[in-house]
Amino acid sequence: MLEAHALTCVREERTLFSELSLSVSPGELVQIAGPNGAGKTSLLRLLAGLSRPYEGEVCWQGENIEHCRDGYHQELFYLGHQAGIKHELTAYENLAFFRRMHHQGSRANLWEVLARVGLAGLEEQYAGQLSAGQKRRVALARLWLGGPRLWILDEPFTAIDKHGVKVLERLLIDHTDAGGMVLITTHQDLHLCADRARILHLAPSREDDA
Ligand SMILES: Nc1ncnc2c1ncn2[C@@H]1O[C@H](COP(=O)(O)OP(=O)(O)OP(=O)(O)O)[C@@H](O)[C@H]1O
Repeated sequence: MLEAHALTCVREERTLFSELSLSVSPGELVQIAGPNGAGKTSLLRLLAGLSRPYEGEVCWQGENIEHCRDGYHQELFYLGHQAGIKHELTAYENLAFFRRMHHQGSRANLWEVLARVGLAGLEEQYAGQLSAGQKRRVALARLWLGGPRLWILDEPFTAIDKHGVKVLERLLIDHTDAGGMVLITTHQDLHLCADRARILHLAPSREDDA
């Protein structure tokens, strides 16, 4: 279970949010919603342990993530705005690299995974020659490698076409059905069952001092 207790986030002397608490239990998906600049990415980065809160703490299985960073990061898949793929490698080589670095227990067939994300026929294309949506699909293919229980996904649907969105929504459902946890930001409406998805609305920040 992931829990955030009374988080305050300050950027350039501006309080983006304060006293924010949330929890994500196995089988749950929480969508962070709010207008541009409300602090969604900042919140996800705090929850992923990529930056530190001004106040408050983030706990994984009851322990502050500062004290269990390695174990926490083994259980976490974080997808940020940058696709994080290497342009000089092919789509297949990128996925093989991800597996070697982060998903060593995965026995997934990489050709099948690439086909699932709609990259059949493009496996040996250099990533630098792929379109924005195809590059995003290479990054998202990691979700099919298995392993981490907690997925923190920042705008995963960016540049993805309608069919790709449906495929990814199906995967989110399967992951939560299997007891996984998802935190996601997206400006799209998600077509998931209401009983598995919750929405947390972040209000626009105020121009006050911390
Ligand atoms: N490292 C930083 N230093 C200074 N200000 C920052 C930093 N990161 C974010 N901000 C500011 O914090 C505010 C919130 O940014 P954030 O990226 O969290 O918003 P968001 O809700 O994810 O927006 P969007 O929907 O546009 O992606 C913005 O005003 C941004 O300029």
